Amino acid sequence: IVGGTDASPGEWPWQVSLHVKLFRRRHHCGGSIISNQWILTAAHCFMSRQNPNIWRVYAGILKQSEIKEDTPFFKVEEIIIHPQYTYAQTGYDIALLKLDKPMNFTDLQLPICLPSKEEANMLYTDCWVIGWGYRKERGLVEDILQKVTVPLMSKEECQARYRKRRIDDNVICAGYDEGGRDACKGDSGGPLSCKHEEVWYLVGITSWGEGCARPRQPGVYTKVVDYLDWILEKTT
Ligand SMILES: COC(=O)Nc1ccc(-c2nc(CNC(=O)CCc3cc(Cl)ccc3N3C=NNN3)[nH]c2Cl)cc1
Repeated sequence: IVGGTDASPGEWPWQVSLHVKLFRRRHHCGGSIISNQWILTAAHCFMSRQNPNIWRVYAGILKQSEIKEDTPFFKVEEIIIHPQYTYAQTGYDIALLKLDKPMNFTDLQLPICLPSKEEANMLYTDCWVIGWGYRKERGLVEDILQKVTVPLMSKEECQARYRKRRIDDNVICAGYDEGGRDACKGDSGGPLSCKHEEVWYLVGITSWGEGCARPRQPGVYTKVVDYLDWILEKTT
């Protein structure tokens, strides 16, 4: 996260850290708890790593340094990648992880609400992107979870910023024309969370952008409300 601040314990209880258990155990992507057995994240996190057995889901943590050999984690029983996904810039950057057993909810690990179809065109005004990603393009994964508020923008404005690309209907863009605040490497898969009438909704999944926090290069997020049918089909 560029231009953000430290999150507090329990502020974003739906945020998880996806680790790959390979040569080096490291944070790979973010994700969001949407029920006691399902995590919603980005499809691009799993390219060349679709074996569920190498993944570890850490929930209820604020700092990466809390993760040690004996820190409990959830195993992944199944990875479901959207069938139309090819790569982030062409959309469908969404995936579901089924945990091997249901988690107990605590103050530090709770689900976030999926948006409702009736509110598909809602203009949310209190949206935050969070993650342990870099603070700048050439950076390092952060220890303490970071948060930054970003304004949503219209599809037309986003297309105007990304003239060389076709901005897919099923994405939502967010960012500042002056740059300075954005997601960055290591934040992908995590939530774009928006608060509306005291309830938090999972409006987007951090997907891609041209660099981090550059002027007129907003972040591009998978628009979760457009995948509600797919999510319900796979998780019920
Ligand atoms: C010790 O452990 C580690 O070092 N782990 C670790 C884990 C993951 C990665 C990593 N993850 C990615 C996937 N992309 C993203 O995360 C954000 C994409 C993105 C989204 C928005 Cl909305 C806006 C901008 C950008 N954007 C563009 N340019 N940069 N960011 N790339 C790399 Cl590299 C690097 C290191």
